[in-house]
Amino acid sequence: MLTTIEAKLISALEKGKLYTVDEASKLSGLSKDAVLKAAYLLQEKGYVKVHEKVWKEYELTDEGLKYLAEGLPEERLYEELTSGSKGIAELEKKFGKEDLKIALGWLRRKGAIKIENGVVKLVSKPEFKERAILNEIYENRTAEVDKTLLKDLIRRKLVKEEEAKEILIEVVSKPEVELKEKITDLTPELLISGEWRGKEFLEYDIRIPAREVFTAKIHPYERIIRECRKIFLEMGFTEIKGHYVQSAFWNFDALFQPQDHPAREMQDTFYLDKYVDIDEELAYRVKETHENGWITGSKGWGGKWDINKARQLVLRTHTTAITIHYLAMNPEPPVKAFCIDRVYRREAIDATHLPEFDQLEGVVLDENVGFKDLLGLLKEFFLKMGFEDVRFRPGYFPYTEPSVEPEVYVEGLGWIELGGAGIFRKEVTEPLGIKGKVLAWGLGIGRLAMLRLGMKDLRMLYNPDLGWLRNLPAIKR
Ligand SMILES: N[C@@H](Cc1ccccc1)C(=O)O
Repeated sequence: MLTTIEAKLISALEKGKLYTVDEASKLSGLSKDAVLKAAYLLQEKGYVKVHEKVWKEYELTDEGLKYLAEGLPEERLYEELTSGSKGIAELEKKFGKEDLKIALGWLRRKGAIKIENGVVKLVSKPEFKERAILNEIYENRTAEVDKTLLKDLIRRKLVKEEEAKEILIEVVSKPEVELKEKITDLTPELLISGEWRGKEFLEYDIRIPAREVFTAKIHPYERIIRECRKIFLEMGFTEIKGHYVQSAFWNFDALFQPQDHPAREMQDTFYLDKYVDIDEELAYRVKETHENGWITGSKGWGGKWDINKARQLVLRTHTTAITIHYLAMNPEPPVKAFCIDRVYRREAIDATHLPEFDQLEGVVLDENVGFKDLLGLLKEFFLKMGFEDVRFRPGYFPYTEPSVEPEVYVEGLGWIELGGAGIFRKEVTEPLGIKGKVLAWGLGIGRLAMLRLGMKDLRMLYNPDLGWLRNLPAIKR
């Protein structure tokens, strides 16, 4: 028994002839998708053969188009030399370094020139067939051209090779029995007229090839950021925001980061050529704490604390600058706040480092919280993000004691470090008037995204690679 679309298709086509999907669609009145579906169904039943024709097509790249219009560099150089030998320096001015290099290379390969003492001289007239080939391809994507020259043009990235595919449908036998139809779509008309009664309905066949449909969706990185945000909101945290530009005071000094700390150096931090005023009372307390511990009971770092260093603006190197400022403005417990945002460091760009990245920062200020609460909280967060194995290694940050580096276990990769955490030292909380204990952490979201999306290179996040983006599942793996 045939479905409606099968019946329509097979009765519209002649036996033994090849039809494109387009032609079959026109003849049968079916959509192209329906034609494909019907053709494969009919093939299963032995009435149709679906042929897949594959061939190569060629297309000029932007550079190829440019050369087609202007001539290839070697051709232009040849023209230039017909009026006499020329010096490399002079030619470089006319052609540009890159083009001249290409042109000289090809003329030499063709045995057309000699270079002596920086002077280029013609010795023979070569054949230039490349432009004619470019032109042929420009006019006909399937033109038959010289294979060796074509290979060169492809290697020179002047021509792009693409695989083209066409589906051809052939009816190999027509069913002898009268075509009985199955209903594919149950329409209101069928229901009202009652025509559906006694008819058969087509079952879905999920093996039939169909065109893929890609719907718009939110970028996977943004989805991960939103997921983190949701988890902390659900755990009762408040989201806070702050400026990208911060004083060194909030980015470093308030966090008891000594002024000669390597992270503060120009190679690591983007400094602005701008200075702001610091609240005098706060500056005094922080200065005393750095120099001698103030009234905190600490010995401080010793040496001299320079307010001018604290006044300079920086692109924040971590979102801890935002949480610490927020706590200084909201020093009474309880406080639960988090910040997901961009931070900046002077990193050389590679697969795992970018000068801009995002952190997920959080603090809990309360009277009765401790180290175990911090570990539990982070564990809970990672668990919700889909990481079941979490461990903590001892770490060091100038502003926390104890300090840990949380790690998650990823199959095939091992233990991966995801940031830092700890309890703010009294040298941080007391000068700012923060009352109680502060659990604090800062996690790199880029790393998290790499693990979740199975990326090997962080730069993928900023690469508009449609194939990759389309094929990423929209749900958590
Ligand atoms: N600011 C640290 C992370 C951290 C935050 C809070 C406490 C301890 C560590 C970093 O950027 O690596």
